[in-house]
Amino acid sequence: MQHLVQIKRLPGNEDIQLPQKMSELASGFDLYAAVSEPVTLQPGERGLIPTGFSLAMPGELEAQIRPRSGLALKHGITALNSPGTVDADYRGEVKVLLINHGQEPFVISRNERIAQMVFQYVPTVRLEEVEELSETGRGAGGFGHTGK
Ligand SMILES: O=c1ccn([C@H]2C[C@H](O)[C@@H](COP(=O)(O)OP(=O)(O)OP(=O)(O)O)O2)c(=O)[nH]1
Ligand SMILES: [Mg+2]
Repeated sequence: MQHLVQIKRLPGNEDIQLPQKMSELASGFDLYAAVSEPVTLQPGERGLIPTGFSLAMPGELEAQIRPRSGLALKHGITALNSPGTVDADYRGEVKVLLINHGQEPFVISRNERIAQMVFQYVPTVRLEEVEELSETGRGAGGFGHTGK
C-alpha cells in the first residue's frame, strides 16, 4: 500500500536533492546534507546536520533516520541516536545527528548523502496499568539469561 507523505523544501535549499531511493525496492530514502559550507567532524565529534526539508506524514507513520552502512564501514560515521525518530506531528526541519567513530576527520559537503530515512508503521497503543502480569516461561530472566 502506498502512503502519501508531503515534503516541503525549506528556503535556500532549492539545490538540495530531495530524499531519494537509490534502487527500486530500497527501504530507505537517502538524505542529502544541506550544510551551507563543508562541515568537518573530528574523531569522536558529533554534529547535527540539516537536510533542508520538513515533512507531513499520515498519523500512523514515523520516519526513522538510519546510518548508511558504507559510511559506517569506510569512515566510522553513524547516526548517534540511531534510529532517529521523526514523529508524525513534527513540522521542523529533519536533521541527522552524525558522529565520527573513525580515526580520521570526516568532511560533510553540501548535497552529500549522509543517512537514510525509512518510514514505519506506528501501532496505536494505550497503556493499561495492572497489579499483576500474565506468567510466562521466561519470567523475569533477561540480558543473557538463556546463555550465549
Ligand atoms: O534523528 C532525528 C531525531 C529527531 N528529529 C526531530 C523529529 C522528532 O519528531 C523530534 C524529536 O525527536 P525525539 O523525540 O527523538 O527527541 P527528544 O529529545 O525526545 O525531543 P522532544 O522533547 O522534542 O520530543 O526531533 C530529527 O529531525 N532527527
Ligand atoms: Mg521526544
